[in-house]
Amino acid sequence: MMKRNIVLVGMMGSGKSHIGRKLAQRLGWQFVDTDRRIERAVGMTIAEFYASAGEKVFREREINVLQQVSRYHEAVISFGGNFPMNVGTYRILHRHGFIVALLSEPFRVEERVSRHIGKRPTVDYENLHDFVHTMMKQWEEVYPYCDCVIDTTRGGASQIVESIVHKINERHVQFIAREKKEKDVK
Ligand SMILES: Nc1ncnc2c1ncn2[C@@H]1O[C@H](COP(=O)(O)OP(=O)(O)OP(=O)(O)O)[C@@H](O)[C@H]1O
Ligand SMILES: O=C(O)C1=C[C@@H](O)[C@@H](O)[C@H](O)C1
Ligand SMILES: [Mg+2]
Repeated sequence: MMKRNIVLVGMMGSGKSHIGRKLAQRLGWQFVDTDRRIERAVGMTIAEFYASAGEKVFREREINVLQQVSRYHEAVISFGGNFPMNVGTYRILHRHGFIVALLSEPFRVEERVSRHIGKRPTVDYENLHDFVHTMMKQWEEVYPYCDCVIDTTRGGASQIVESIVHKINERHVQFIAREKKEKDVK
């Protein structure tokens, strides 16, 4: 299987940003976090942008970033926790990306998401337990379309990174190299 990049999807708090950054370091690749890219583009946090622009515009921005980065070579791309994984977006991601879904048990998601109350605009922090269980159910429909699913409940980041590298090697996934440019655009 020949691909260009590795894409991390999954529920909020599953560790896409945290693990994605470390995976990129491990591989010597560029790291793209769609949330951070949107924040830089709009000059405000995801929560502020979501509150001021609304869900529709926010999702349009995410699709826009998807179209920008889905063709990147040797990149680890971490998507937002509510990224609309539908047939259309899946097709774009799957064309060039090895799609890794991260998941964690509810208690771990609740613990992580509670670390930064207010950061995630759609999280119901008052009913976090129910919110997380609903989110988990929604993501269950996506996993069959992913190339692999990694449980990030336990184990340090480096162990999780190595388990992703192992999956890639055992599937004999090869990645098209990026032409080294003078200055990489992040
Ligand atoms: N394996 C891990 N070990 C320790 N801390 C972790 C681990 N994974 C994630 N975290 C921590 O949990 C919090 C949430 O992780 P992270 O931001 O990576 O989640 P995410 O999946 O990117 O969430 P979102 O979808 O909202 O962007 C962060 O504070 C992060 O540092
Ligand atoms: O609350 C939400 O829906 C979101 C929270 C952010 O952390 C992002 O993960 C995501 O883009 C959307
Ligand atoms: Mg993230």
